[in-house]
Amino acid sequence: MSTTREAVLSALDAVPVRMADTGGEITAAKLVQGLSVSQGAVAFAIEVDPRQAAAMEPVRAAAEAAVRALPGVSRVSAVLTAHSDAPARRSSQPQPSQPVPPSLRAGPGDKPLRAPSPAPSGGRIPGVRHIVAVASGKGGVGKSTVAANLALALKSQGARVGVLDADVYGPSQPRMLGVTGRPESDAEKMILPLHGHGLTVMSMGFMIEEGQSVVWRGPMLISALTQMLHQVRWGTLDYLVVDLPPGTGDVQLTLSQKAAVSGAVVVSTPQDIALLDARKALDMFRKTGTPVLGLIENMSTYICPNCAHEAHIFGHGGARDEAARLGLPFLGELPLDLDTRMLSDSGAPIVASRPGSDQARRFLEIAARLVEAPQLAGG
Ligand SMILES: Nc1ncnc2c1ncn2[C@@H]1O[C@H](COP(=O)(O)OP(=O)(O)OP(=O)(O)O)[C@@H](O)[C@H]1O
Repeated sequence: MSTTREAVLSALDAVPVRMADTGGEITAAKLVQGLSVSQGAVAFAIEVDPRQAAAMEPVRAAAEAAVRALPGVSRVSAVLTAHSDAPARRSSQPQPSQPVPPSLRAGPGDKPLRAPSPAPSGGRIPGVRHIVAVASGKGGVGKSTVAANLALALKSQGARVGVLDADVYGPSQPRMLGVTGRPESDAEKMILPLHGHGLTVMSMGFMIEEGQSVVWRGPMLISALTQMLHQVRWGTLDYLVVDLPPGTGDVQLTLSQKAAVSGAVVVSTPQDIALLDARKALDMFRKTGTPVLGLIENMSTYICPNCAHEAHIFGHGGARDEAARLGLPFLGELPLDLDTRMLSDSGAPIVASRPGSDQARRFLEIAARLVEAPQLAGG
C-alpha cells in the first residue's frame, strides 16, 4: 500500500526547525511546498530564506529521512528552494540545530562567494578520473549539444563517461540523451544516477517536474550542485562531463570550489557578440584557476545539403582566431546541421545515432584532440 499526503505531512510535522531570531520552534511541515505523492514516490521542496539555505541542509536531510521511513514510500526527493524574495522578508528565520560545514556557508547577505575555497576531499569524486566542464559565455550556442555528443565521442574511444547536467535554469540533457525518470537512492542515501546511450547521467531535470519553474538562489545552487557532485554513485568513470549553465555565475564558481575540475571546454558561435561573452567565460576560468582545455566553434558554417555550398552565416573562424590570440588549443568547428538539431532534440544525439556522418566524425576528432590535453593525460 502506498503512502498518503496526510501521512507525509504528519511525518514532516515531527521534524523540528528552530527559528533563528525568536528561538522558537516550528516543524518542517510548515515550510513544505509543492508536495507530490504518487505511487510511493514523494517529492517536495522546503522553502527557506536564501541566506539560511546551506544551514538548512540538515533539516532537508532529516525531512527526507522521516518520509523515507514511512511504510509504502519507495522514493523521496527533497530539495531546498526559495520563491522570489518572500522568505527573506520573514521576521522569523529557521535555523538548524546542527553545525554547518564552513564550505557550505553562504556569504553575508546572500552575496555569492567570490574567492574559491578548498573543496571537501580536494574535490575529488571517488572513482572519477577527470571532471571536464563544458561552458559558454551566452545561451543557445549549442553547449548542451556539444556536451552530450562530446561525452558520446569519448565513450566511443572506449572511455567510461558520465554526464552531469548542471544547467539548473534549463536542464536539457534528459531530453537530449532520452533519459527520463526519478533517481532512487540506496541504503547509504547516495543517489543512483540514470543511464542512457551507455552514459551515466544525473540532471537537475530529474528532480523537478517537466515544465515546473524553480527559483534558485546562490546558496540553493551551491547545495544542489554539491549534492549532485558528491552524493551520487557515479561509479568508475574516466570522464565526468559537466554541462554548465551559460554565463559566469554561482554554478560555475561552485564547481571550481567543490570539485577537482581537470579543465573546461568553452563553446562559442563565431559572431563577435558570442565571442565577447566567451571571453568573459575564459576570464572567469582564469580567475578560478580552472585550466581551459580548448575552444570549440559551433554553428560555424552552413553546408547546403543539396549543393554542398558552404555559407558563413554567422561569420567564421572567430573562435579559432580567439584561441590563437590567447594561446589556447582550438579543438574544432561544427557546422550548422539539421540532423544534429533534430537528433539531439529527440534524444538520440548524432554521435550515437549516425556515427558515420560528417558531423559525428567532427565530434570524434574534437574528443581525440581534447584527450591530448596534458591535464587529461594523467590521473
Ligand atoms: N551544430 C548545430 N547545428 C544545428 N543545430 C544545433 C547545433 N548545435 C546546437 N543546435 C541546436 O541549437 C539549439 C540550442 O542548442 P543547446 O541547447 O545545445 O544550446 P545551449 O548553449 O546549451 O543553450 P542553453 O544553455 O541556453 O540551454 C538546440 O535546438 C540544438 O539542437
